[in-house]
Amino acid sequence: MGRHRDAPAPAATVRIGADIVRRSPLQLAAALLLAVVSAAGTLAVPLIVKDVIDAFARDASITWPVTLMAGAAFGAALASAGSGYLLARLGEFMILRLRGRIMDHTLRLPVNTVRAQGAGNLVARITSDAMLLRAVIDVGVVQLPLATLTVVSTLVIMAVLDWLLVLITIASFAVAGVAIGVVLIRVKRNVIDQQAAIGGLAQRFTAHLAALATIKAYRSEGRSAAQLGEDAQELTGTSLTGARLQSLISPVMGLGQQIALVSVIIGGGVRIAHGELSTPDFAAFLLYLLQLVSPVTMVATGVGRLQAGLAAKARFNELLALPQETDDAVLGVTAPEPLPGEAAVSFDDVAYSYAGPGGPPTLDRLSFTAPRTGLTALVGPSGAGKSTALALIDRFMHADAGRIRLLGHDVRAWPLPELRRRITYVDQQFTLLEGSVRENLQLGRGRPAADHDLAEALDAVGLREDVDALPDGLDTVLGRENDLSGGQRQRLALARALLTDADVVLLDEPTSQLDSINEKRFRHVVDDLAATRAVLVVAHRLSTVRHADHVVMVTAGALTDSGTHDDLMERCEPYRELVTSQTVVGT
Ligand SMILES: Nc1ncnc2c1ncn2[C@@H]1O[C@H](COP(=O)(O)OP(=O)(O)OP(=O)(O)O)[C@@H](O)[C@H]1O
Repeated sequence: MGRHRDAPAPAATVRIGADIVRRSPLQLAAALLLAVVSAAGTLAVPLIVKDVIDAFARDASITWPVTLMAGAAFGAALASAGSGYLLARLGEFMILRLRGRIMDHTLRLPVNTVRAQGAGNLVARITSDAMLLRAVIDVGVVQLPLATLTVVSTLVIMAVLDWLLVLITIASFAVAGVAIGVVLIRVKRNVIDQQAAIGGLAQRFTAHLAALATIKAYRSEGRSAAQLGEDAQELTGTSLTGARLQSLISPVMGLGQQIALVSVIIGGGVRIAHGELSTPDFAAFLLYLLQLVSPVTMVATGVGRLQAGLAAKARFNELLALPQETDDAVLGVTAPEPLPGEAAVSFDDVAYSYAGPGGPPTLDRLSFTAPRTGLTALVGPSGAGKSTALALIDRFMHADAGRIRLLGHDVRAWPLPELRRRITYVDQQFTLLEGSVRENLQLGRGRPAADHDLAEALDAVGLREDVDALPDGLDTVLGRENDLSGGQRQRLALARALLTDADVVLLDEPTSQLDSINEKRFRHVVDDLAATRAVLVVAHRLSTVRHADHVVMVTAGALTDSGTHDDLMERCEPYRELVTSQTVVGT
């Protein structure tokens, strides 16, 4: 079997180095070159200082060495600025690509996976984790290798000046190095904890904001704030551990430098007294020693930041490793043609558990069919699995057992985009996207619809006047300042369904969003839709059920009975009970 049609590219991982080398080799080369020039300029200065002191001693002119020294220092600063900017640019573009990739990947994950991860947690990946990863470019690609190179070259020059003093220097820094090594190992673990805590806090804050009206209605602002405060405190605890670890690096390095400085001054004094070292060489050596601290500290802190970036990278890789929605259709198989004479939707012994195969069943060998045209109402007690059945048709999840067919073919045999083109799904919340009314109406359409088609659809659901009254009409952006009522949202979602050419409309009816006028309109629109295609509605209203051509009653995930409303009233006791107990509401 070939690779699945909509399956993700295999081994999707973040590859920072390869990404930059492949995409921006020239910029990377320029950044590296400028960094090397800057390091060389910085390294040259003490040697030139030596020449200046020599010139003084010989009473020669210092104009040339001073000019050279100024040129080297200035050139080094300029090259360093250029290299820094180019690196920042490379980093920003790498993050741009990564953010795009993560967002695209996340949108292609199964709905349940995204729900389990949590919206806030996922948002933290493209904000906070991305910032950490950005440091890998600054530090890992150029600064760290260059700082290491600078340290090594400085030590070589220092060794040429005096090999014994270099050994003293290395020994002094080695003591500090061991201590820092221990700290750095703990830094990575801490960063992983911190990022998880940031994701958790973002997730819970997002969830509280989504439930804001309910929180206010139950006067729970204080309680929510206290809960969030606890999460924030946990994050602070982890961050403080990180701060403690990070704050050790510079002082330990400073300590190493102090030890080196004192040892070198004593050792150098002895060597000068014995005539084994000249004063200009000693001056240059001391300057190199002072210069050494900066790249050595950069190596230490750089490794720390690199560890943090690598921790973020690991979190990105975890997310990228989550499998996208897959398709069982074999590559090369074109979208099947609907089979004439077959039902629009059929369930054969379908089983599904949210806990995975073998878990407590939500659907338990459910079988029913919905004809190619007409209204099929799915009814049953709350929690019976009706919405789950709709979600399985659109393949938001996969059945654990049994077979679901759309237009005669197993839903898994349809390439996912084609399957979803054939279906219009209107969820219980009538979810609208943050975007204009026009964008919301045209969701899923290949070609933009003409204004008069949009107006016609809005007319059909009785929403035209409401939309005309919005500040920018069809172009009013919904979601923040402008929003619609529950009933208006429902009608907009229905108008959206009218504008598609789907063969099957799945409608999860809420219990009470419509007044009686709009309910009639709703029925009218559903009738219109059902005249040419299959409409499956999870029905809570008796009026919808009565109106249906076909009623399927589901109890505890299994079929109780199916037929017309009158048939079921006559022969199906649980159905009669459902209707008379007003579990199915309305007139
Ligand atoms: N995302 C989910 N994760 C775990 N369990 C879920 C999830 N969604 C629904 N369930 C469970 O599956 C069962 C069936 O839910 P479903 O929403 O399909 O019922 P329903 O018949 O549509 O109910 P209602 O008429 O109240 O809308 C319920 O027991 C519910 O708790």
